[in-house]
Amino acid sequence: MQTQFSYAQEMDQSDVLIEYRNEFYVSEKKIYFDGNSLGLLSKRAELATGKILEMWKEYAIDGWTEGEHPWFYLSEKLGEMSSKLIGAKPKEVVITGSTTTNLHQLVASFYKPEGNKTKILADELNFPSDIYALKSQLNLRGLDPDKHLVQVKSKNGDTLETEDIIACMTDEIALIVLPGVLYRSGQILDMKTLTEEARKRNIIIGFDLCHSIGAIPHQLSEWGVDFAFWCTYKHLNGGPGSVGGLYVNEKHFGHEPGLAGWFSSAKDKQFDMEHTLIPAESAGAYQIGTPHLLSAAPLLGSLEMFEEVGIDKIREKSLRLTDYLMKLIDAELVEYGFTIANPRNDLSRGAHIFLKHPEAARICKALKAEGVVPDFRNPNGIRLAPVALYNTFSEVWQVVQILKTIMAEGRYKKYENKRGVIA
Ligand SMILES: Cc1ncc(COP(=O)(O)O)c(C=O)c1O
Ligand SMILES: Nc1ccccc1C(=O)C[C@H](N)C(=O)O
Repeated sequence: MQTQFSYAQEMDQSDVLIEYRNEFYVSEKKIYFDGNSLGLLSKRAELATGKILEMWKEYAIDGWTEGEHPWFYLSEKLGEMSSKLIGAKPKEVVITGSTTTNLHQLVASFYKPEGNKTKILADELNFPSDIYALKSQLNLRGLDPDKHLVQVKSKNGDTLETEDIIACMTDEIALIVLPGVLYRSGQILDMKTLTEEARKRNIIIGFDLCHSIGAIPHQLSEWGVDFAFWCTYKHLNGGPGSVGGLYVNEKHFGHEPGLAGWFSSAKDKQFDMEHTLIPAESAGAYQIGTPHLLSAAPLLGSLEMFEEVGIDKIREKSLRLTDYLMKLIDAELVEYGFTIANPRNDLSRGAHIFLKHPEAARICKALKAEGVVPDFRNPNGIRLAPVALYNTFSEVWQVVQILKTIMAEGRYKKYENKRGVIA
């Protein structure tokens, strides 16, 4: 194992994405390893936001149909720009809503309990918001979540086994909602196999791609995934609260969404103002009301970079970054009681490393004080996300050295081992 700094520097010199670091507002005083929670601002995103504001200034109401990026079509355009990231057809994707509201929309649309087939299958490791949404959807239908929500159990508390998920796909399951990449351990679920198995059993399946879009490649159309939803403020760098996204397989086009609104309309019919909805023949039908243009604007700039680079190059560098990070942790930090709790192999490792340690909360505080931005996940997890578009191998090396010093000198001990408000 090469533990010298010069090795990291060599890797940076041969990094084909190094130029993209300059596209972002990277603070030279900090090492930002939290792009899987909130991605950094890019100059192109800033510029694109300015352009949308300029359009408002110049065109006012006519901005809906005039100018460089007519607002009436922007959600669809951004959907098209995102489609390659998930292996979908342009019409199968739209930028709208948020992760949680899109999940509500998709469950309202695709959950059709009938006879014995009434249950929703999820897992016990998913982000809480998804579980809250699923429970509330069951409550709205007068079904008891304790009976109708099945959550696949994890054997080790960090990852899920494909066979365990398949074993839960019984005749009683009507709908499956799972993450593409788990938010804590960063495990990639085998979306292809799970979709095949769900389809054999005639179960609708959808994935939460919050931690996978912009981080790993997907082939949703080819796999036959029914629907997916995600946020755009993590790996896609759309900014705090940027508009989310959803995918619906084209075989489901032409139906009314569960939660309809006038933006669900076919574009040419929308302004007929009829009281009978004619839904768009695209994922656009799952929109509800007027798009949040100012929160979608940064994506025009940031998605352009993803189109330019392509997800394969991003994934390739990301795997090298996380591999290097794990090797340095193995070499330098064994004696300090860390456990690497993410999957190690390339097929099931997402874009962040998940370290477990009983003192994780205060180790994160010490890291922040030393200029490293990780995130803490209750009760004992440290997530470290070196992002392919703007982080370097030198930063990975530095983070491990800083962590080593914090542990060797016990610097974390001056903090309380308790999470902050936003951990
Ligand atoms: C996997 C996952 N699902 C859902 C959410 C909630 O997303 P939002 O608050 O944008 O609805 C997040 C993060 O916030 C997440 O990581
Ligand atoms: N939306 C947020 C608002 C505030 C603080 C964090 C978030 C996150 O997105 C957390 C992220 N979903 C996670 O995987 O932990």
